[in-house]
Parts: sequence; C-alpha cells; structure tokens
Amino acid sequence: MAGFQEPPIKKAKNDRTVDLSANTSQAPTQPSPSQAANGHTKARDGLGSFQNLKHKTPSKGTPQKTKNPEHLRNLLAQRHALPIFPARARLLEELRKNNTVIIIGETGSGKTTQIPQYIHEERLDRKGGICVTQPRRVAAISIAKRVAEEMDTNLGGLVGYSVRFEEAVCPATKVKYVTDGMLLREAISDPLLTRYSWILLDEAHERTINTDVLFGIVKDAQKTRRSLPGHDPLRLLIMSATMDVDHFSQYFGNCPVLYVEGRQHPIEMFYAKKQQEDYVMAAMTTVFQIHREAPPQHDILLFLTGQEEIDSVTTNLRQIAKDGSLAECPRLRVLSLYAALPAHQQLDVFRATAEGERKVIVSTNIAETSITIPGIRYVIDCGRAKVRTYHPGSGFDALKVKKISQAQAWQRAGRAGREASGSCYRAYTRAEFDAMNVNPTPEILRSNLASVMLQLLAMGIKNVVTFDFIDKPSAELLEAAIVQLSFLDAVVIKSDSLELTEAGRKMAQFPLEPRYAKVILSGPEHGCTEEEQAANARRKFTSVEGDHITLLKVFRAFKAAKKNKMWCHENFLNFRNLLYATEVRKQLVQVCERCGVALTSCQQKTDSVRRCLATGLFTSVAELQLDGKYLTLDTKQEAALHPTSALFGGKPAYVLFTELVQTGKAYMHLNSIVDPQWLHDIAPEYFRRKHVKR
Ligand SMILES: Nc1ncnc2c1ncn2[C@@H]1O[C@H](COP(=O)(O)OP(=O)(O)OP(=O)(O)O)[C@@H](O)[C@H]1O
Repeated sequence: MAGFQEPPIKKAKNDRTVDLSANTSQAPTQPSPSQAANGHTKARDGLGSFQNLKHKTPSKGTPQKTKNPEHLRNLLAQRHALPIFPARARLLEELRKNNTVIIIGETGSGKTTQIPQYIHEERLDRKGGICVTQPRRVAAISIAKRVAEEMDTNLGGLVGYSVRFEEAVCPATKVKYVTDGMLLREAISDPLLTRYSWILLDEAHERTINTDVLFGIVKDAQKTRRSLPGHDPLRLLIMSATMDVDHFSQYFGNCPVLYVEGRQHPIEMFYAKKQQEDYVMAAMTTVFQIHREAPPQHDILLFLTGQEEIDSVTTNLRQIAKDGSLAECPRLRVLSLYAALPAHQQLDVFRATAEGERKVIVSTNIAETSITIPGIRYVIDCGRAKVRTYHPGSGFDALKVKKISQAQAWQRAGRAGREASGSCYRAYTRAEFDAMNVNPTPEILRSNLASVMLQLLAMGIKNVVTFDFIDKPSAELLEAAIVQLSFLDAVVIKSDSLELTEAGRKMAQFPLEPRYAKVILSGPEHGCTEEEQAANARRKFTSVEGDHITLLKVFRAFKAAKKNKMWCHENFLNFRNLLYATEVRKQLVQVCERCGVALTSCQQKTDSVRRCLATGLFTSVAELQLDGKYLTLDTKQEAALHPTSALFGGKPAYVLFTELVQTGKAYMHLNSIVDPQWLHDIAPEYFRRKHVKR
C-alpha cells in the first residue's frame, strides 16, 4: 500500500444518550460465574425454561464443566476489566425501570457477552429466559461458547445457541444466542414469545431483513403481553455500537438510550494516503508489510468482498508466503471465512495459532460484527462489500461490490483491540471514509420479501402491507412477494388481505425459501420426497459445485458408501459437508413428518426429481433463443449458464435455474433441463401467457 496516515478519530456521542459510565465507582460485587450457575440450577424447571429442542448435551440439570479455578479467576478478571463492568449497577437499575432500552457501547465494551450474564446473575430471568439475537450463525455459536466458558457451564446447558439446522440447548437453558432468523421462526409457533422475559436484539445497526421484521414482532408481542392478564412483561434491549438512535428511539416509543462509554484497548487507525486503484493488491501488500514487522501470534484479519476474491487471495498469500525473503518471518496460516463454508470450517478461524505461527483470516463481512477472534491484532479493511439487491421488475438478484457504510467500517475496526491494543488499516483515504454513508441501507428495502411475508402470515398477521415496519419496504417489493406466493399456491388474495392456503401453512414450517419448501411438498406427487430433501440439503452449503441431479448422485453414492470418510477423500468430496447434508436432510424429514408429507422415492427415475423441482421453481426458467442466448421466461432477461454448471457448453431448449445472479453479466446457477410439457402441466395459465411451446 502506498502508505497510511493517522488522523485523529473520535466518534461523536449522541446528545440524547445517558452516559452510564459516569458515577461508576461503586461497582457491585458480583457472584462468581460458577456461583451464578449453581444458584440458577435450582430454578431450572421454572416457568422460564426453554422448550425442549434437540439436545446436544445431556438434558438433565445444568451441566457443569470440570472447574479449573485459575482459568476461571482469569476469566473473571477479564470480565471485570471490560468497560461495561463499572456501569453494571446503573445499567441494571435502568433495565429494571424501563421495558425497552437502546444500548450503545463501543465495540468490545462487553454488551453481547456481559449484559445477559448481569441479568441472569440478578435473577431477573426467573420468569423467562434471555434470548440474544445475532445476524450471523458464526457469531451466535462462538459467543455462546465464550459465555458458557465465562459462566463455567457446558455449552447447551445454562447457555446455549440455536442456528438453522444446528442447536445446543436443553430445558435448563437460560441464556440463548440465536440467529435473528431462528427467533423469527420461533415466533410462528409462539407469536408472544412467551418463553422469554428478555429479548436482546444485537447489532441493530446492521438492519438485516430478519432483525427489521423482529423489531415489529417483539414490539407487538410486548404490547399484547402487557394487555393480556397472566403474561409477564417482555423486556427489550436494542444494542449496537453505532446506530441511528433517534429513529430507533422514536420507533420504540421514545425509549431511553443508554451509552456505555469507553473501550478497553486502543485501536490505532491508519488511512491510505491516496486513493487505491487496486484495493486487493493494496490489501495484500499490507498483509506482508505487517507480516515482516509484527511479532508471531499477532494475527491479521483482512476484509474483502466475496468468495471468489477471497479464494484467489488466499491462494496468492500462501504462494507468496513460501518466498525465500520471508524465511525469517513466522509461519503463515492462511484461512478463508465466508458464508458458504460449512460451520465447522468457519469455526476453524477461532483456533489459536501454534508457537512461531501467524494466522491471516481473509473474510467477507461475515466477521464484521460481534465476534472476537483470539489473536487478531490487525484489521485490514478494503472498504467494500458484496451487496445483494433484488430487482422485483426483472426478478433477479444483483450482486454488486459496493462501498460499505461508516458504521460497518467502525465494526470492522472493532475486531482488533479486543484482547489487547490493535491497529486498523483502511485501504481508503480519510476523505473516502467521510464520503461513505453513515449507516447501511436496510436489507428489507432491497430484498425479495416472499419468505418474510409467508412467515408473517403464518404468525397470523393478515395485512402484511400495514405491518409496523421500522422502515416500510416499497409497494413494488411487497407486490412482487404477494405475486410469488400466489404463484406457489401459498396464499389466496382476498379483497383486502391475504390468506394462507394449507400448502402455504406447511411451507412456512420449513426453514427454507418458500419455493424450495414447495418443491419438497410436491415430492409425494412425483414419488421423490427423499431425493428433494437430498438436493435441498446439499444446496444449503454449496452454490456452484454442480447441478441438481449431479448432487443427488453424489449424495446417494455417499450413503451407499456408508458415509465413509476415505471414500470421500478418494472421490474428491468433502466428507464433513456431506455429513452436514445428511443432518440437514434428517431435519427436513422431521418437518415433513410433522406436516404429514409422505416419504417416497423415485429411485432411478430422476426426471421425476426435475419435474418436482419445476413445481417450486417454475418462474425460474430460461428459454434458448435462435441466436444461442437464453432469455428468462418470467422477465425476458438475458442470462448465461454459469461456467461451473454441468450444462455449460450444451444448449438445452429450456433450463431451470436455482439462482440468477448479476455480477456483470446475469448468470444462471445450479441448473437442470426441463421439458416444456411439464411447465404447462404445473402452471398452465402462466406458461400460456409466456407463449411456451409444448
Ligand atoms: N472468544 C473470546 N475470546 C477471548 N476474549 C473474548 C471472547 N469473546 C469475548 N471476549 C472478550 O470480551 C470482550 C467483550 O466482547 P463482547 O462481544 O461482549 O463486546 P460487544 O460490546 O458486544 O462488542 P461488539 O459490538 O463488537 O459486538 C471482547 O472485547 C474480548 O475482550
């Protein structure tokens, strides 16, 4: 990189905030984590216990870890050194007084890990558990692990987590970290969220679609619980390091805003002296500058935009690390981190480095918020992220690299300086930073809303259009979702409301997009429920490895090989990914059983599988034109087969695609050949209007 300058940075504090750090000399004497856990064990079967979900740990009582007193003392000292600790008493006082509060505190001040523990230690969770949402699964899992350690309890006991297709909870779980999507799902069966006394919506500034919908759900649940006799109050905490405080406070009935001052470890900020033409090159150069100078075990976190870029940079970094001129430097362990990696691989980044080693983690914005990665002292921020925007008119998702917001830049910087002082290198100038948007655009204003709308309907919210959104999506987006759901026969449109059909009700039970749920529900009709689950299971963790039937064959072969690790190795298949697919499939089978969907298999008749896929994805079909190009039937958009597709190079007349993504050109991902006659059978009116020949 051309060089960095170091301007003074100090975030302005909002005028309306209450500074909790004032008057903090009277820090309370806390019970030790183990005392707190023990004390709580007695109350484990009280009203506040969670529903009995899948157990990863023994469900009897609150399992205790083998104690290591010194380690515990050390953890307790770390907790006491956090900026939030001196504010504990005042914070709790405010929480007792107010049913809803907004908490703003610097990254690393201790909001996510400490506040739930304070609530628990004071036994304010006697009547219901504490649920903390996170936008991402890797955060939910890793924070739950840390908090379980601090509370000296096994993960899945007093402290647990629940993310899609994976959870570690038991009836005694009191502090539960969940993805926002999971809490939304829970609200379908329990709209008043009765098993919780406390809901903490963390990283509110990120404005993920699920968190935005949760704002409305929890606000309504709180109001209804207040008005119904026999319900305990629902306490809400909205947390972040940076957010549009006035907007949020207004939405939540002018609730108070509490400000936790200070950070534990300083972060030195560096900006590029001049604008960088090639941010990837600039970032890589910075990695090696740091690598040459920093002591081993001072690790580096590099933020880039997407999987392909990250894969290419990790390959390059590994290559360059072999260079003779770096022989004196620590060994370099280069790791990738992005959403498409399976959970176990994502969690690899948390493993400490060996002696004489340095790890470099090259990540998307998946590592931007909440997490503490041990060892990270340096953050390099490219200032960009890949942003998905749905275009209702053309029906495709555009995936574009865009500048991040200032709030995101602060979050990225906040991943350094968590265990000790750190540095953040911004591959952009101070002027470029100043020109960034203050906050990111809420996802709900730029996403396909079909899934969310189905969930709201399943919760009994009849008029989705008048739902109390903090920021209302456009009429065009809402309309597009209604059209998609009615094509899937999930809803019927009545004069002023939407009504869920029986099929729609079932679709809402699946932790999948409505169109994939529809595919599974059509399984029995085509005698292939089992195959659909396999294909869907595989789809969860890979986007570009092949097409539906190829994946199905892989999955069947894996089962036939008795899930053998060596077999996977010999066939260049990822064993753990296939195991994960098996697990996902098992869970989808459970949902099918709950919904009364018969399990059938079409064996070798794989055209039934493709036909079944078309029942859910029939609006995602492209037709070959005379000039050899494809046009989507739905919106007449030009699209190409992605080079990774098994169909690439061939010219089938009709192609069903799973995803249409515009990166420069619009590419169809994960494709299957379909017969136009099937399309007419599935949705005659739709395809007649599209002039599809039989
Ligand atoms: N897995 C971990 N290993 C080591 N230290 C940790 C771990 N998790 C948390 N910590 C320590 O606890 C501190 C507080 O973390 P916490 O996630 O509660 O902060 P936060 O205020 O919620 O930050 P953010 O806004 O970035 O989410 C961290 O800065 C770090 O010192």
